[in-house]
Amino acid sequence: MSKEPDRIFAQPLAQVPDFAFNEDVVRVFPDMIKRSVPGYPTIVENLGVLAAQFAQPDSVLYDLGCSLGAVTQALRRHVRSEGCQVIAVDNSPAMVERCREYLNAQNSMFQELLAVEVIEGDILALEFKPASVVALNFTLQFIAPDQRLTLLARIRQSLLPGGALILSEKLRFNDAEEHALLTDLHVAFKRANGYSDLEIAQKRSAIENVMKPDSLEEHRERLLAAGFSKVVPWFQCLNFASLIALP
Ligand SMILES: Nc1ncnc2c1ncn2[C@@H]1O[C@H](C[S@+](CC[C@H]([NH3+])C(=O)[O-])CC(=O)[O-])[C@@H](O)[C@H]1O
Ligand SMILES: O=C(O)C(=O)Cc1ccccc1
Repeated sequence: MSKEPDRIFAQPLAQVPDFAFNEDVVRVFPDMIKRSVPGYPTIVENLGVLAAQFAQPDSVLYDLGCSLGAVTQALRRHVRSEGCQVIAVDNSPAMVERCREYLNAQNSMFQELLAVEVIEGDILALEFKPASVVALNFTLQFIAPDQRLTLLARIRQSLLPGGALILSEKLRFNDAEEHALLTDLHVAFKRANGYSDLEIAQKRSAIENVMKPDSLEEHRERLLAAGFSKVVPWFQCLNFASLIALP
């Protein structure tokens, strides 16, 4: 993994452009996500452990919005069911190119890894195969809000009995005091990880038009509307959470 530190927003910018998953972001992404998302390493590692409980033989495991394939790597390390295949999808060409390199490196380091296919494409246009595990690890928040229910309903339709969707997201809170407290604590987390106030402010304005978090209540209601029968939060660190949704 690239060890390059994230300095993307370190210098004052006359105008902060909308955040994009381009080559510059790809180069620093492992550092950026670890220093920006509280609990990220714990979520990724345990997502593999959880997935192993839901994986069904001869089925597909999807990693939607795979970025550099951190979740795919965890799935390949933990899932032991026969005949499973991971399909990792991302619409950023720069992410997909680097993701393929990292997965090739994983192939040469471990034996008996699950087969993997990396697709460069839009998850909204994907023809889903019967799946036992679908991971949306911090991806749904980048999908246009009016497309989210349709996507979740299509995922629900593709899920096999005994399978699960694992959905991780940044959260918004309906209670203003709770929202302000957890937002402040997230800023403190970023500061403790070496980001300056300027970096924090410029990143905030870069993501505000492209990343639209929902509340836990909105997630639960939409998942039920999409046909899921049960929604179980399994992790929360500050304003970042991960849910298990059962078909
Ligand atoms: N419509 C779309 N179709 C496909 N990919 C998309 C789409 N929209 C956004 N993406 C992709 O979703 C990813 C979101 S990052 C996921 C982290 C990863 N899951 C991880 O566990 O490391 C989250 C973050 O950076 O906060 C990016 O790679 C986008 O290109
Ligand atoms: O940095 C933030 O404030 C976030 O909310 C998380 C994030 C992480 C990586 C890319 C975009 C957003």
